[in-house]
Amino acid sequence: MTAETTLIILGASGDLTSRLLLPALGQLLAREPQRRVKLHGAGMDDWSDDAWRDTVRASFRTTDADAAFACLSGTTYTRADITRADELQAILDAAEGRPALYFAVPPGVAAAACEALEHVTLPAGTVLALEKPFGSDAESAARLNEVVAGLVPEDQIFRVDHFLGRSTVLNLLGVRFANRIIEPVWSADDIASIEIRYDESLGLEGRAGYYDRAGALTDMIQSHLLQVMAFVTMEPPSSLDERDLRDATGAVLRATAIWNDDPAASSRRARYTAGEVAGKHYPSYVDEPGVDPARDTETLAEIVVEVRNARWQGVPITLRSGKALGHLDAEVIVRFHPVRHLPIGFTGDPGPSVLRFALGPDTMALELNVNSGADPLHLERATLLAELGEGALKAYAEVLSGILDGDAMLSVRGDAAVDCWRIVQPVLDAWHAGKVPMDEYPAGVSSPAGWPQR
Ligand SMILES: NC(=O)C1=CN([C@@H]2O[C@H](COP(=O)(O)OP(=O)(O)OC[C@H]3O[C@@H](n4cnc5c(N)ncnc54)[C@H](OP(=O)(O)O)[C@@H]3O)[C@@H](O)[C@H]2O)C=CC1
Ligand SMILES: O=C1O[C@H](COP(=O)(O)O)[C@@H](O)[C@H](O)[C@H]1O
Repeated sequence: MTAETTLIILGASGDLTSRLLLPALGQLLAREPQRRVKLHGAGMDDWSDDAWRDTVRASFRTTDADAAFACLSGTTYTRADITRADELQAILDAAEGRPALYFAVPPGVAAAACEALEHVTLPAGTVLALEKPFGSDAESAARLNEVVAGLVPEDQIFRVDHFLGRSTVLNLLGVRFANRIIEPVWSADDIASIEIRYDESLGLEGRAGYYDRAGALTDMIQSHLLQVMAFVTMEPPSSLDERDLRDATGAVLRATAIWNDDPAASSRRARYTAGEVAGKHYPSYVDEPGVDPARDTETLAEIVVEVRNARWQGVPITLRSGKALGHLDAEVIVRFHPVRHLPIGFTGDPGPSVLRFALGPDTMALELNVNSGADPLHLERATLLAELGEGALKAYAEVLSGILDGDAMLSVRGDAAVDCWRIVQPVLDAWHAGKVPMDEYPAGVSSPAGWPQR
């Protein structure tokens, strides 16, 4: 059976491939066995086809891994240095159907490989899937955009952000645009503030080689959280197709800047010291293997931005993410203004309404004030909770499904990738200039001392 697509994973022996991509492919094939996909792995390791097949089969952690594996139209492996044009050409020449090149390699290697592709003949319909971080600042991202734009059209370029494949993130669109009661209150007139938080209990987990150069701001806020923010704040698109949705995302990111243009006052950073998270001991970040203390890398970052348009002007939007915190605390929190006038006679004041979207386990909660208790005029908080469950496909399976279908709707467009760097650059500069202190927190607490607690 001829494959419709050959998925070529470059960086086949890496962490992303074994931990996320291959299990996601297994899940996708178990669910959609009619897909005709050939899988090819390429990397620096000297593996045989059989060794690669064993890795693939072991990584297909679906309920029926063998059945999912049987769906593949073939699985092969080549040892290759993907920064070399001749080695890339050989891989592409052997592909069946449409090749989809997935760069599961460090960002510098991906950029070098794209430059090598300028000297390769690409089969029609070739798809390029690039992981984050896309570039290391606005200039390098723009340069990488130019390189890839010279290779294939924009709708064949997938700048992967797996948060866009998360069901709760997609649910933001459903709740906003499919409910007549929401959109009329979705602006600065009714919303006082927005917070997007992704506090993780995981620490460095052996990823110093990448993370120590990135830090929390680049690892999470520059990419994932700004994309989530765009879904929360975009204007309603006329359709969910790739162009309309990404136009809306691009427009809102273009309107976004650091609050008051004051990066020193609108950002905080901190780094974990030794402590315990759920019974597991973590050394101080600076004592983790592979960390260079001279780099001054933060493991917790917070910035405040604003969207400068008629809908959102004046609403502070806080983006925060960190590692080795007490527990996973991942939410989009929309806080409404208080009512204009509370009729005299009510007692109790639970505060304004709040809408929360938890990013795992996925729930949505609307906190309202009600007076249904023993004292009929006493206001109390009531929460309407919806358990959303997981989407049918986990985030990376959703990403792969878009790549295999050639639907770029859930990937980051080039202009948005550059804008995300433009938004955070003033903060990076202020931190680099020492204008914002590096706070500390023992691993396991929920926030550094002196930061808002909850
Ligand atoms: N791991 C994760 O959880 C996530 C990773 N990402 C992104 O995915 C990308 C890959 O990350 P990750 O898997 O963690 O990194 P790893 O370092 O674990 O894997 C990178 C792979 O690329 C291979 N490689 C390096 N240079 C070349 C080359 N010239 N030719 C061929 N292969 C090469 C490496 O081979 P060798 O080891 O032999 O050098 C290794 O197999 C990064 O951009 C990262 O930011 C994104 C989200 C999550
Ligand atoms: O891309 C990344 O995301 C993960 C968090 O996402 P999750 O879906 O695995 O919860 C983060 O831990 C990692 O540092 C970052 O590179």
